[in-house]
Amino acid sequence: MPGKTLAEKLLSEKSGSDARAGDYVEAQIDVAMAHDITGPLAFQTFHEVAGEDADLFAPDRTIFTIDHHAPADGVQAANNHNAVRDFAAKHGANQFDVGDGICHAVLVEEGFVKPGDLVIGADSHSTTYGGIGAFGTGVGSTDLGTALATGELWFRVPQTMRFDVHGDLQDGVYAKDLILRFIGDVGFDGCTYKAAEYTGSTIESLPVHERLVLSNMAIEMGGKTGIVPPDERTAEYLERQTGNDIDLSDAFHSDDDADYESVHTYDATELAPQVSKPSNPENAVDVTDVEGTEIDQLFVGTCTNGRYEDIKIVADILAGETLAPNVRMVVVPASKSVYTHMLHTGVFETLTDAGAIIQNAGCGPCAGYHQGVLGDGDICLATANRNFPGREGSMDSEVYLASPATVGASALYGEITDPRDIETNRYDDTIFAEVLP
Ligand SMILES: CC(C)[C@H](C(=O)O)[C@@H](O)C(=O)O
Ligand code: SF4
Repeated sequence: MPGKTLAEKLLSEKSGSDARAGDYVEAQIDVAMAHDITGPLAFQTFHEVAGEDADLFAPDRTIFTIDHHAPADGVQAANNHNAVRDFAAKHGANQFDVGDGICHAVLVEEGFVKPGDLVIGADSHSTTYGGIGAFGTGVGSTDLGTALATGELWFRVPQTMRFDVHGDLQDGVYAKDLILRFIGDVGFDGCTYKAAEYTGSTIESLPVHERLVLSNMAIEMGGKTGIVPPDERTAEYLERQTGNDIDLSDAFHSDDDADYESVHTYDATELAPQVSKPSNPENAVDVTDVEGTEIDQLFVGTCTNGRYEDIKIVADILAGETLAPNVRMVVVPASKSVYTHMLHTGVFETLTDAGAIIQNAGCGPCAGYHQGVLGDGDICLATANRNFPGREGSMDSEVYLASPATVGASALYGEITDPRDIETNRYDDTIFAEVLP
């Protein structure tokens, strides 16, 4: 028998069986999450399956957030918020409210997830937790509602696609560019129901907030999960962010002779900044192919690129400058701690001085609900993860996806701009060492 992949080992441990790709297993869940959109339906299922007064499988490892329509943009959203608050209070679960931030940012920052965990979230970007060596995956509200009662869920053990990257990224090229290229190469369904595993010297040298970007967007190529093997960097990052001790002996790593479905090898030194054209993340091209495309709105935020380090890159580019006259910029920090840190470090002032609008932490206009929805004919360049038709508003609007550096550079000129070309190159890689409060 060949060795096992990280995903096979993790699901073997959680199911108490010798799990191999293709097997069906019943696995113990470590952490469960739902938010203001998916929570209320999950509560209904929980009540049907287990009864109104049943206990959660683990209240301390259950987290509910209010982040999608936050603050409430209508009565229905406000009622959903109250449903989340009531259910969490009644069952003793962790609950984060309006302004606390996006579920995926909160779960990592607050230390709910650790390497080796099996995490389900009623949100498709629950793959994010792979960035710290967990198996994170999105589930529907009904699956989540059932698992809240039982603490278990069935899984088909995924095959693993390995993305093996070597060499140094050029200045101005980031993890976002890597993942857009991977998605462009395998297609929006190229990794469907498979685990993506990101390996190689380039990945090993990526700071953890960048690894989270790779895992976050695994779902945009269909991935069941997307995992970076955890290492000392993972432990240091989590210990710094959360104050928790991290025991890497609880984590999993693929065997050298693991049976990968495929291995995709990349030379990082050759990668240009990438932009995904409307209206699919798989439409990734070199920034040079779309340079000069005029834009109306810039959106900096989301669970992909709304961390402090991302927003700081944009602020460093815009420091002392103003937005091009034809654009508006919406900045939405991923969490309250990012927001506070922006205030303390002057990033908030730099961005508002440049002409940006800064909103409360949350999902913002990412899924087109509120706080910066696009109108007919609007073209947006976003640090987000999705650009499907109508994603950020009108079916007649268009969204291009890129890294924070590309969005920052483009803000100066009002058109898509190669971040490697900005004359006043203000990149400051030391920000990767900064510690959040
Ligand atoms: C609303 C929610 C179910 C959805 C998701 O699961 O992805 C949202 O977060 C999104 O990004 O479109
Ligand atoms: S930021 Fe966007 S992609 Fe992420 S959870 Fe919110 S709506 Fe979904």
